[in-house]
Amino acid sequence: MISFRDATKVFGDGPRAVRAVDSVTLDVARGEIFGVIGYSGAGKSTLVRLVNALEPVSSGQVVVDGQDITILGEAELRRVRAGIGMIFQQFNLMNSRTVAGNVGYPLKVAKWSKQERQQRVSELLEFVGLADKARSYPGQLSGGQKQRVGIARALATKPAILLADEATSALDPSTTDDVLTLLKRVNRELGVTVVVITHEMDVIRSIAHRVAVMERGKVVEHGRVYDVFASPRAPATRRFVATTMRDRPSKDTLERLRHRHPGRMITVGIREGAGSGTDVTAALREHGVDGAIVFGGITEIDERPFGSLTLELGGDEAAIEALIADLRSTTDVHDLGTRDAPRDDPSAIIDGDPPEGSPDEHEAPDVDPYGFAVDAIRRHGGPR
Ligand SMILES: Nc1ncnc2c1ncn2[C@@H]1O[C@H](COP(=O)(O)OP(=O)(O)OP(=O)(O)O)[C@@H](O)[C@H]1O
Repeated sequence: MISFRDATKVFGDGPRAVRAVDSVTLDVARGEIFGVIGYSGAGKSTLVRLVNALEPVSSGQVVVDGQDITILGEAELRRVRAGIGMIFQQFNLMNSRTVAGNVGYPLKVAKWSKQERQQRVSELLEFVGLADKARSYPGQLSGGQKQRVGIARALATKPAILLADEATSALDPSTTDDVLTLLKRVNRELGVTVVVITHEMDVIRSIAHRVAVMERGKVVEHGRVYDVFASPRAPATRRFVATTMRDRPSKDTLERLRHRHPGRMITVGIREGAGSGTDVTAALREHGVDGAIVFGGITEIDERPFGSLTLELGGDEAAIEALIADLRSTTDVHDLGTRDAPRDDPSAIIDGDPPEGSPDEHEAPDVDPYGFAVDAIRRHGGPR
Protein backbone atom coordinates (compact mmCIF):
# COMPACT_ATOMS: atom_id res chain seq x y z
CA MET A 1 0.00 0.00 0.00
CA ILE A 2 2.89 2.34 0.81
CA SER A 3 6.48 1.87 -0.36
CA PHE A 4 9.41 4.03 0.60
CA ARG A 5 12.34 3.48 -1.75
CA ASP A 6 15.55 5.03 -0.47
CA ALA A 7 13.39 7.97 0.59
CA THR A 8 15.36 10.90 2.00
CA LYS A 9 14.21 14.25 3.33
CA VAL A 10 16.80 16.90 4.11
CA PHE A 11 15.86 20.19 5.76
CA GLY A 12 18.23 23.11 5.23
CA ASP A 13 21.59 22.87 3.54
CA GLY A 14 25.31 23.07 4.21
CA PRO A 15 26.59 22.22 7.68
CA ARG A 16 23.15 22.90 9.19
CA ALA A 17 21.36 20.37 6.99
CA VAL A 18 19.18 17.88 8.91
CA ARG A 19 18.54 14.48 7.34
CA ALA A 20 15.12 14.08 8.96
CA VAL A 21 14.48 10.92 6.90
CA ASP A 22 17.62 9.16 5.72
CA SER A 23 17.49 6.54 2.94
CA VAL A 24 14.40 4.74 4.21
CA THR A 25 13.27 1.66 2.30
CA LEU A 26 10.12 0.16 3.77
CA ASP A 27 6.84 -1.43 2.68
CA VAL A 28 3.50 -1.08 4.44
CA ALA A 29 1.15 -3.87 3.35
CA ARG A 30 -2.47 -3.30 2.41
CA GLY A 31 -4.79 -3.88 5.36
CA GLU A 32 -2.19 -3.91 8.13
CA ILE A 33 -1.60 -1.70 11.16
CA PHE A 34 1.97 -0.53 10.84
CA GLY A 35 3.69 1.19 13.77
CA VAL A 36 6.58 3.64 13.57
CA ILE A 37 8.32 4.24 16.88
CA GLY A 38 11.20 6.52 17.82
CA TYR A 39 12.26 9.20 20.25
CA SER A 40 11.53 12.86 19.64
CA GLY A 41 13.33 14.08 16.54
CA ALA A 42 13.84 10.59 15.09
CA GLY A 43 12.00 11.57 11.91
CA LYS A 44 8.66 9.81 12.40
CA SER A 45 6.42 12.76 11.59
CA THR A 46 8.48 13.67 8.57
CA LEU A 47 8.25 10.08 7.32
CA VAL A 48 4.44 10.08 7.40
CA ARG A 49 4.27 13.55 5.94
CA LEU A 50 6.05 12.11 2.90
CA VAL A 51 3.10 9.74 2.42
CA ASN A 52 0.57 12.47 1.74
CA ALA A 53 3.23 14.69 0.18
CA LEU A 54 2.78 17.35 2.83
CA GLU A 55 6.56 17.27 2.50
CA PRO A 56 8.17 16.45 -0.85
CA VAL A 57 11.11 14.00 -0.74
CA SER A 58 14.62 15.32 -1.33
CA SER A 59 15.51 12.07 -3.11
CA GLY A 60 14.14 8.55 -3.49
CA GLN A 61 10.57 7.44 -4.08
CA VAL A 62 7.31 7.14 -2.18
CA VAL A 63 4.76 4.89 -3.85
CA VAL A 64 1.19 5.02 -2.54
CA ASP A 65 -1.28 2.42 -3.79
CA GLY A 66 0.87 1.78 -6.85
CA GLN A 67 1.43 5.44 -7.70
CA ASP A 68 4.82 7.12 -7.41
CA ILE A 69 3.70 10.32 -5.68
CA THR A 70 7.09 11.99 -5.99
CA ILE A 71 6.44 12.72 -9.66
CA LEU A 72 2.82 13.89 -9.39
CA GLY A 73 1.56 17.41 -9.94
CA GLU A 74 -0.53 19.30 -7.37
CA ALA A 75 -3.91 18.35 -8.91
CA GLU A 76 -3.05 14.64 -8.93
CA LEU A 77 -1.65 14.90 -5.42
CA ARG A 78 -4.96 16.28 -4.20
CA ARG A 79 -6.64 13.11 -5.49
CA VAL A 80 -4.08 10.92 -3.71
CA ARG A 81 -4.52 12.93 -0.48
CA ALA A 82 -8.29 12.39 -0.64
CA GLY A 83 -7.57 8.68 -0.17
CA ILE A 84 -5.54 9.32 2.99
CA GLY A 85 -7.03 10.35 6.34
CA MET A 86 -4.97 11.79 9.15
CA ILE A 87 -5.41 12.25 12.90
CA PHE A 88 -3.22 14.25 15.27
CA GLN A 89 -2.13 14.48 18.89
CA GLN A 90 -3.96 17.79 19.38
CA PHE A 91 -7.06 16.66 17.40
CA ASN A 92 -7.06 19.84 15.21
CA LEU A 93 -10.84 20.29 15.37
CA MET A 94 -12.61 23.53 14.45
CA ASN A 95 -14.00 24.88 17.72
CA SER A 96 -16.62 27.09 16.07
CA ARG A 97 -18.25 24.14 14.33
CA THR A 98 -20.36 21.40 15.87
CA VAL A 99 -19.20 17.79 15.93
CA ALA A 100 -21.36 17.11 12.86
CA GLY A 101 -19.92 20.21 11.20
CA ASN A 102 -16.37 19.02 11.82
CA VAL A 103 -17.02 15.51 10.54
CA GLY A 104 -18.92 16.79 7.50
CA TYR A 105 -16.35 19.43 6.59
CA PRO A 106 -14.18 17.25 4.28
CA LEU A 107 -17.39 16.18 2.50
CA LYS A 108 -18.34 19.80 1.96
CA VAL A 109 -14.91 20.44 0.46
CA ALA A 110 -15.39 17.35 -1.73
CA LYS A 111 -18.77 18.84 -2.80
CA TRP A 112 -21.05 16.07 -1.51
CA SER A 113 -24.74 17.02 -1.51
CA LYS A 114 -26.29 18.07 1.79
CA GLN A 115 -28.38 14.93 2.05
CA GLU A 116 -25.44 12.61 1.33
CA ARG A 117 -23.38 14.54 3.86
CA GLN A 118 -25.98 14.20 6.57
CA GLN A 119 -26.30 10.48 5.99
CA ARG A 120 -22.53 9.89 5.97
CA VAL A 121 -22.02 12.02 9.10
CA SER A 122 -24.62 10.10 11.11
CA GLU A 123 -23.14 6.80 9.88
CA LEU A 124 -19.67 7.92 11.02
CA LEU A 125 -20.84 9.24 14.40
CA GLU A 126 -22.64 5.96 14.96
CA PHE A 127 -19.42 4.07 14.13
CA VAL A 128 -17.29 6.06 16.60
CA GLY A 129 -19.99 5.96 19.30
CA LEU A 130 -20.86 9.68 19.31
CA ALA A 131 -24.32 9.67 17.72
CA ASP A 132 -25.66 11.72 20.62
CA LYS A 133 -22.99 14.43 20.28
CA ALA A 134 -23.74 15.64 16.75
CA ARG A 135 -24.82 19.08 17.95
CA SER A 136 -22.16 19.49 20.64
CA TYR A 137 -19.10 21.67 20.18
CA PRO A 138 -15.53 20.36 20.58
CA GLY A 139 -15.13 22.47 23.73
CA GLN A 140 -17.85 20.38 25.40
CA LEU A 141 -16.08 17.07 24.74
CA SER A 142 -13.42 15.08 26.61
CA GLY A 143 -10.05 14.38 24.95
CA GLY A 144 -11.09 10.86 23.99
CA GLN A 145 -14.34 12.11 22.44
CA LYS A 146 -12.43 14.77 20.50
CA GLN A 147 -10.14 12.12 19.07
CA ARG A 148 -13.20 10.05 18.08
CA VAL A 149 -14.47 13.10 16.18
CA GLY A 150 -11.00 13.37 14.61
CA ILE A 151 -11.21 9.75 13.50
CA ALA A 152 -14.74 10.17 12.12
CA ARG A 153 -13.60 13.25 10.17
CA ALA A 154 -10.51 11.44 8.86
CA LEU A 155 -12.72 8.60 7.61
CA ALA A 156 -15.40 10.81 6.06
CA THR A 157 -14.27 10.47 2.43
CA LYS A 158 -13.66 6.70 2.84
CA PRO A 159 -9.87 6.75 2.65
CA ALA A 160 -7.89 3.53 2.19
CA ILE A 161 -5.11 4.78 4.49
CA LEU A 162 -5.28 6.38 7.94
CA LEU A 163 -2.18 8.10 9.32
CA ALA A 164 -2.21 8.54 13.11
CA ASP A 165 0.49 10.91 14.37
CA GLU A 166 0.84 10.49 18.15
CA ALA A 167 -2.95 10.19 18.23
CA THR A 168 -3.10 8.98 21.84
CA SER A 169 -0.18 10.92 23.33
CA ALA A 170 -2.45 13.57 24.88
CA LEU A 171 -4.87 11.03 26.37
CA ASP A 172 -5.01 9.24 29.72
CA PRO A 173 -4.43 5.46 29.84
CA SER A 174 -8.02 4.24 29.75
CA THR A 175 -9.03 6.73 27.05
CA THR A 176 -5.94 5.67 25.09
CA ASP A 177 -7.17 2.06 25.22
CA ASP A 178 -10.62 3.11 23.92
CA VAL A 179 -9.11 5.04 21.02
CA LEU A 180 -6.73 2.18 20.17
CA THR A 181 -9.68 -0.23 20.19
CA LEU A 182 -11.49 2.08 17.79
CA LEU A 183 -8.44 2.20 15.50
CA LYS A 184 -8.41 -1.61 15.49
CA ARG A 185 -12.06 -1.58 14.38
CA VAL A 186 -11.24 0.93 11.64
CA ASN A 187 -8.62 -1.52 10.42
CA ARG A 188 -10.65 -4.73 10.79
CA GLU A 189 -14.16 -3.65 9.94
CA LEU A 190 -13.40 -1.05 7.28
CA GLY A 191 -10.20 -2.61 5.90
CA VAL A 192 -8.30 0.66 6.26
CA THR A 193 -4.48 0.44 6.29
CA VAL A 194 -3.37 2.27 9.45
CA VAL A 195 0.06 3.81 10.06
CA VAL A 196 0.58 4.69 13.72
CA ILE A 197 3.38 6.98 14.83
CA THR A 198 4.26 6.91 18.49
CA HIS A 199 7.01 7.10 21.09
CA GLU A 200 5.17 4.58 23.29
CA MET A 201 5.94 0.89 22.87
CA ASP A 202 2.64 0.13 24.65
CA VAL A 203 0.77 1.55 21.67
CA ILE A 204 2.77 -0.65 19.30
CA ARG A 205 2.22 -3.69 21.51
CA SER A 206 -1.54 -3.07 21.69
CA ILE A 207 -2.40 -2.61 18.04
CA ALA A 208 0.40 -2.89 15.49
CA HIS A 209 1.04 -5.95 13.34
CA ARG A 210 4.46 -4.76 12.23
CA VAL A 211 6.76 -2.05 13.51
CA ALA A 212 9.68 0.06 12.32
CA VAL A 213 12.04 1.62 14.85
CA MET A 214 13.50 4.97 13.77
CA GLU A 215 16.62 6.67 15.05
CA ARG A 216 18.28 9.73 13.51
CA GLY A 217 16.20 9.50 10.34
CA LYS A 218 16.98 5.86 9.71
CA VAL A 219 14.92 2.72 10.21
CA VAL A 220 17.21 0.74 12.51
CA GLU A 221 14.96 -2.30 12.82
CA HIS A 222 11.63 -3.50 11.48
CA GLY A 223 9.55 -6.64 11.50
CA ARG A 224 6.53 -8.32 13.01
CA VAL A 225 5.82 -6.85 16.44
CA TYR A 226 6.04 -10.25 18.12
CA ASP A 227 9.45 -10.98 16.60
CA VAL A 228 10.81 -7.54 17.45
CA PHE A 229 9.67 -7.94 21.09
CA ALA A 230 11.02 -11.49 21.31
CA SER A 231 14.48 -10.64 19.97
CA PRO A 232 15.09 -6.91 19.73
CA ARG A 233 18.46 -6.24 18.06
CA ALA A 234 19.10 -2.49 17.95
CA PRO A 235 19.89 -0.84 21.32
CA ALA A 236 17.04 1.64 20.78
CA THR A 237 14.60 -1.23 20.24
CA ARG A 238 15.75 -2.98 23.40
CA ARG A 239 15.13 0.19 25.38
CA PHE A 240 11.64 0.60 23.92
CA VAL A 241 10.77 -3.02 24.71
CA ALA A 242 12.08 -2.60 28.26
CA THR A 243 9.81 0.41 28.84
CA THR A 244 6.66 -1.59 28.16
CA MET A 245 7.62 -5.06 29.40
CA ARG A 246 8.14 -4.83 33.17
CA ASP A 247 8.13 -8.57 33.58
CA ARG A 248 11.83 -8.99 34.42
CA PRO A 249 13.16 -7.88 37.80
CA SER A 250 15.36 -4.79 37.81
CA LYS A 251 18.61 -4.75 39.80
CA ASP A 252 16.88 -3.33 42.90
CA THR A 253 13.93 -5.71 42.66
CA LEU A 254 16.29 -8.64 42.26
CA GLU A 255 18.12 -7.65 45.42
CA ARG A 256 14.84 -7.66 47.35
CA LEU A 257 13.84 -10.97 45.72
CA ARG A 258 17.14 -12.56 46.73
CA HIS A 259 16.51 -11.43 50.28
CA ARG A 260 13.06 -13.02 50.36
CA HIS A 261 14.01 -16.05 48.27
CA PRO A 262 17.54 -17.24 49.02
CA GLY A 263 17.21 -20.38 46.84
CA ARG A 264 18.02 -20.92 43.17
CA MET A 265 16.10 -18.52 40.93
CA ILE A 266 15.59 -18.51 37.17
CA THR A 267 13.78 -16.19 34.76
CA VAL A 268 12.04 -18.13 31.99
CA GLY A 269 10.79 -16.50 28.79
CA ILE A 270 7.15 -17.33 28.07
CA ARG A 271 6.35 -17.59 24.37
CA GLU A 272 3.74 -19.09 22.11
CA GLY A 273 4.07 -22.85 21.60
CA ALA A 274 7.38 -24.15 22.93
CA GLY A 275 8.22 -22.21 26.07
CA SER A 276 4.61 -21.62 27.03
CA GLY A 277 3.44 -21.43 30.65
CA THR A 278 2.06 -24.97 30.34
CA ASP A 279 5.46 -26.27 29.20
CA VAL A 280 7.16 -24.74 32.24
CA THR A 281 4.68 -26.42 34.60
CA ALA A 282 5.08 -29.74 32.80
CA ALA A 283 8.89 -29.52 32.95
CA LEU A 284 8.80 -28.80 36.69
CA ARG A 285 6.58 -31.83 37.24
CA GLU A 286 8.68 -34.06 35.02
CA HIS A 287 11.93 -33.21 36.83
CA GLY A 288 10.33 -33.31 40.30
CA VAL A 289 11.34 -29.72 41.00
CA ASP A 290 9.26 -27.23 43.02
CA GLY A 291 8.81 -23.85 41.39
CA ALA A 292 7.45 -20.86 43.30
CA ILE A 293 6.57 -17.92 41.06
CA VAL A 294 8.17 -14.85 42.63
CA PHE A 295 8.00 -12.26 39.81
CA GLY A 296 6.86 -11.92 36.21
CA GLY A 297 4.16 -11.03 33.76
CA ILE A 298 2.59 -12.42 30.62
CA THR A 299 0.85 -10.20 28.13
CA GLU A 300 -0.46 -10.60 24.60
CA ILE A 301 1.32 -9.32 21.55
CA ASP A 302 -0.44 -9.74 18.23
CA GLU A 303 -2.84 -12.01 20.13
CA ARG A 304 -0.01 -14.36 21.17
CA PRO A 305 1.33 -14.84 24.74
CA PHE A 306 4.58 -13.08 25.62
CA GLY A 307 6.45 -12.38 28.84
CA SER A 308 8.49 -14.15 31.50
CA LEU A 309 8.25 -15.75 34.91
CA THR A 310 10.88 -15.67 37.65
CA LEU A 311 10.79 -18.80 39.79
CA GLU A 312 12.50 -19.92 42.94
CA LEU A 313 13.36 -23.58 42.48
CA GLY A 314 13.47 -26.16 45.20
CA GLY A 315 14.65 -29.77 45.07
CA ASP A 316 17.57 -31.94 44.16
CA GLU A 317 20.51 -30.00 42.60
CA ALA A 318 20.96 -32.43 39.69
CA ALA A 319 17.22 -32.33 38.93
CA ILE A 320 17.33 -28.51 38.90
CA GLU A 321 20.28 -28.54 36.44
CA ALA A 322 18.42 -31.01 34.20
CA LEU A 323 15.27 -28.84 34.34
CA ILE A 324 17.20 -25.71 33.33
CA ALA A 325 18.89 -27.53 30.45
CA ASP A 326 15.50 -28.82 29.33
CA LEU A 327 13.85 -25.37 29.45
CA ARG A 328 16.81 -23.84 27.59
CA SER A 329 16.09 -26.09 24.62
CA THR A 330 12.75 -24.35 24.04
CA THR A 331 13.05 -20.80 25.44
CA ASP A 332 15.45 -18.27 26.98
CA VAL A 333 16.39 -18.96 30.58
CA HIS A 334 18.37 -16.64 32.84
CA ASP A 335 19.97 -18.46 35.71
CA LEU A 336 20.01 -16.05 38.64
CA GLY A 337 21.84 -18.43 40.98
CA THR A 338 21.20 -18.22 44.72
CA ARG A 339 21.49 -15.44 47.28
CA ASP A 340 24.90 -16.70 48.34
CA ALA A 341 26.08 -17.51 44.81
CA PRO A 342 24.34 -15.02 42.49
CA ARG A 343 24.62 -15.41 38.71
CA ASP A 344 23.06 -13.75 35.58
CA ASP A 345 21.41 -10.44 36.25
CA PRO A 346 18.24 -10.10 34.15
CA SER A 347 18.32 -6.31 34.62
CA ALA A 348 21.01 -6.40 31.94
CA ILE A 349 18.06 -6.83 29.62
CA ILE A 350 16.07 -4.03 31.23
CA ASP A 351 19.03 -1.67 30.95
CA GLY A 352 19.03 -2.40 27.24
CA ASP A 353 22.53 -3.82 27.27
CA PRO A 354 23.04 -6.27 24.45
CA PRO A 355 23.68 -9.86 25.47
CA GLU A 356 27.35 -10.74 25.78
CA GLY A 357 29.09 -11.22 22.49
CA SER A 358 26.44 -9.54 20.36
CA PRO A 359 27.90 -7.41 17.57
CA ASP A 360 26.69 -4.07 18.91
CA GLU A 361 27.73 -4.73 22.48
CA HIS A 362 30.09 -1.78 22.38
CA GLU A 363 27.65 0.56 20.71
CA ALA A 364 24.86 0.56 23.31
CA PRO A 365 24.85 4.14 24.61
CA ASP A 366 23.69 5.03 28.13
CA VAL A 367 22.11 8.12 26.68
CA ASP A 368 20.51 8.21 23.28
CA PRO A 369 21.69 10.79 20.76
CA TYR A 370 18.88 13.14 21.75
CA GLY A 371 19.90 13.23 25.39
CA PHE A 372 17.08 10.96 26.49
CA ALA A 373 18.73 9.19 29.43
CA VAL A 374 17.91 5.55 29.95
CA ASP A 375 16.96 6.39 33.53
CA ALA A 376 14.45 8.93 32.30
CA ILE A 377 12.85 6.32 30.09
CA ARG A 378 12.49 4.07 33.10
CA ARG A 379 11.02 6.84 35.20
CA HIS A 380 8.59 8.26 32.68
CA GLY A 381 7.97 5.37 30.36
CA GLY A 382 6.35 3.05 32.88
CA PRO A 383 3.35 0.87 32.21
CA ARG A 384 0.09 2.64 31.78
N1 LIG B 1 10.18 21.93 8.61
C1 LIG B 1 11.36 21.61 9.17
N2 LIG B 1 12.44 22.41 9.01
C2 LIG B 1 13.64 22.06 9.55
N3 LIG B 1 13.86 20.94 10.28
C3 LIG B 1 12.83 20.12 10.48
C4 LIG B 1 11.52 20.40 9.94
N4 LIG B 1 10.68 19.39 10.29
C5 LIG B 1 11.43 18.53 11.03
N5 LIG B 1 12.71 18.96 11.13
C6 LIG B 1 13.80 18.26 11.83
O1 LIG B 1 13.85 16.94 11.35
C7 LIG B 1 14.13 16.01 12.41
C8 LIG B 1 13.02 14.99 12.51
O2 LIG B 1 11.83 15.64 12.94
P1 LIG B 1 10.42 14.91 13.09
O3 LIG B 1 9.42 15.90 13.57
O4 LIG B 1 10.12 14.16 11.84
O5 LIG B 1 10.75 13.85 14.23
P2 LIG B 1 9.73 13.02 15.12
O6 LIG B 1 10.36 11.70 15.30
O7 LIG B 1 8.37 13.07 14.56
O8 LIG B 1 9.79 13.80 16.49
P3 LIG B 1 8.59 14.46 17.32
O9 LIG B 1 7.86 13.31 17.92
O10 LIG B 1 9.31 15.30 18.32
O11 LIG B 1 7.81 15.26 16.33
C9 LIG B 1 14.31 16.86 13.66
O12 LIG B 1 15.67 17.12 13.85
C10 LIG B 1 13.55 18.15 13.31
O13 LIG B 1 14.09 19.24 14.02
